[in-house]
Order: sequence, then structure tokens, then C-alpha cells
Amino acid sequence: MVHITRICLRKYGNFVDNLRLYVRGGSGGMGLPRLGGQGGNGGDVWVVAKKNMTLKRIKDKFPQKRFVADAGANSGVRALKGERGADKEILAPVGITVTTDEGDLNVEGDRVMVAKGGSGGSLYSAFQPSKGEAKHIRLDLKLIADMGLVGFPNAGKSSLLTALSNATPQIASYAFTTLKPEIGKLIYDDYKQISVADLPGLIEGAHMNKGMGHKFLKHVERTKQLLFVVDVCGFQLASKTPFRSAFEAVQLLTKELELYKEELLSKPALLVVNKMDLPDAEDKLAELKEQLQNPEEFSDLLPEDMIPQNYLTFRHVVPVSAITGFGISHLKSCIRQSLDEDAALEVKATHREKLQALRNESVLTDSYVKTLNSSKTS
Ligand SMILES: Nc1nc2c(ncn2[C@@H]2O[C@H](COP(=O)(O)OP(=O)(O)OP(=O)(O)O)[C@@H](O)[C@H]2O)c(=O)[nH]1
Ligand SMILES: [Mg+2]
Repeated sequence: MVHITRICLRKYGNFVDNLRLYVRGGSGGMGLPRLGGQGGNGGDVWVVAKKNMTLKRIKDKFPQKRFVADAGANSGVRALKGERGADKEILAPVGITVTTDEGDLNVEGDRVMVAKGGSGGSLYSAFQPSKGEAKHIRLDLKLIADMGLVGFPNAGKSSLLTALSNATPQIASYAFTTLKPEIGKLIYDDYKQISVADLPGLIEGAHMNKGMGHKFLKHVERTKQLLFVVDVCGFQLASKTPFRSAFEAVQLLTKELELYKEELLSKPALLVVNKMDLPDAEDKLAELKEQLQNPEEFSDLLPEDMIPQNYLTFRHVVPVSAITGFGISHLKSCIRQSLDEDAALEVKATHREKLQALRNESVLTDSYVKTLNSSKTS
């Protein structure tokens, strides 16, 4: 097993597949008892699905993770019916589940209201407005599998899934055998299950929708981690296309993902070097490892437009042969280790966020009480 440093976080930051947010509807406006005026209702908070949006963007743009709709206007002599407060929209990626602390709230259609605004004060409420609904919600990206296999056609992704799991995907010596994702389950001795998605082969230019293009890349978005698969001896897609070594294949795959959506590269990644049963495989593996340790030095092997902005580093580089079974059980434990590590980090992060939210709330309550006290005395 080769441990190369942590995945490169310089530019991309962590991939975000779930997010906890505080949402509050706007308060209603005061009624006007003297003239029977009615305060405006507070605005509502909505989650709205938007193409190309990511949870990470929400996190970066709104580090406080608080979304409060506007309050309704008070009723006044000039406007007896106070204006309604504006709604607040949280633009979120398509394909998420919205969960509140009270239970599940599955997205139906494209918008879902997550916090209702309070009602304006009126005759029926002795002209007192009500507060907007306040709660924590969680946005979860709908994942198809824990791990997604990423590789060029014929690298042996389907063969690998067969060797690892109970799945029986189609395998053939021609490219594009796999046309839609197939999910295999890896079962461990302690009955833990990990799902791996066999995805169609990626080709150069996929980010421009060549080959299975975007269809493929969409699936990659829906996995927690990436399992790159390359043929240790390299590959050539067709007689007129250039031959690509294993190192070039890794960089080209990275570049395709980067051009499509660079956040994909902040997912933890493992590299499987397949077909270790072929002649000269050991020498080629040694060469690949050396190139991966210092990719900059070998970048002149690639055309300039295929050099990724940041070279991806892998949590594990695992040589295997999907055909003979060499290295498969080791790969299985590397996959487990990598996912377990992230699950532990996630538990810690959620705990920290909950504590922070509690602190924020108590600060707010304190300042609210202070404002109330000062308005009473003045
Ligand atoms: N020698 C050798 N051949 C392999 C190995 N793994 C897969 N192959 C062969 O490589 C060819 C392609 O295998 P697949 O598993 O269909 O490859 P794939 O990556 O799923 O291909 P696409 O679905 O077309 O993207 C088949 O002829 C396999 O028998 C291996 O470990 N050693
Ligand atoms: Mg396949």
C-alpha cells in the first residue's frame, strides 16, 4: 500500500454533501387597535432547486448559515393593511433531501417552504402579531453510492466491481460496455455494507458532453468518494486516438472532472491500478508511482490544455488484478478505511455546528432581552 499525502485541498476545499441551516420566517407586523388596522404577514423561507448550485456554494456564501425572511410591516394610519414581508429563498442544488428536526420533508417539485412567516396582528389576535416559525433544517445531497468508479473505457471498472461485490455487470473487451450505473454492495465481516457504482467509461472531452459526457459526470456528483481505475499498461481508445499511459490517464481524468465541476475534485479519491497480471506490470507500476509523487516534473508528457490546475493526490494507490483477484481484499479494506475516516469527521463537524448554533441562539436571546429592557425603560 502506498500512502501519498492527503487529497489536495489548496484550492478546492472540502466537498460538501450535507448542510445544516437555521431558518426563520419573518415576524408579523403590529396591528393598529385604534383604527382596526392589520399588520402584514411575515415572509416565508423557501428552499429552491437551482441548476449548477452546490451545497458548498451556500456554505461559502453564507458562513453563518442563517436564513431569516423579512418581517411584515406594522399597520399605520397611512397604510392600515401593513405590507407583507419579503420571502427568503435558499438556492440549493437539484437532487437534495430537505429534513427538519421534526421529521422528513422531501422535496416535491422544485420548491419547498421550510419556515412560515408569522401572521400580522389583527382584530382576531388583539392586534398582536405572531413570530415566524424557526427551526434547523438539513440539506442532503441524494447519493447513489458511497464510491463511484471513474475511469476510461476498458480500464476494468466492471470487472473490478464483480471482483469486489455481489454485482454482475456486463464485461467485454470493447469500450462503452457499461452504459448506465450499476451498483454493487461490498459486505464486510461485521455486516457493514458499502455501495460502489460502476459508471460508464469517461472519454477525453466528456466535460463538453462527448461520449456519455454529462450523463456520466452527473453520476460522479452523486457519490461520496471517487475510485479512479486505470489500466497499468495504459490504453488507446481507437486506432486514430493517441496512446495514453496510466499516468496520463490519471491526469486526463482529473482534468475532465475539473473542467466539468472542480468541486468534484475535493472528494476524497483512491487510485486502483488494474491489470497487474499483465507482463511488465510491476515496472510500469513503479514508474507510475514515481510520476505521481512528483507530477509537476512529468507534466511535459501531457499537452498543455490537459494539465490539471492541481494534481490530485490519492489516499491510497492500490495495485490489483480484477481477473486474478490479486490485491482485491486489500482494496476492500482501503475503501472501508477511507469512508470510516470521513464518517468520523462528519460526526465531529455536526456536533461542533450544533454547539455553535446553540451559542448563536443564546447570544440572540440575550441581545433581544436587552433591547426589550431598554425599550421598556425609555
Ligand atoms: N488482463 C486483465 N484484463 C482485465 C482485467 N480487468 C479487466 N480486464 C479486461 O479488460 C476488458 C474491459 O473490462 P471491463 O470490466 O468491461 O472494463 P470497463 O472499464 O468496465 O469498460 P467500459 O464499461 O467499456 O467503460 C475486458 O476484456 C476484461 O476482461 C485484469 O485485471 N487483467
Ligand atoms: Mg464497464
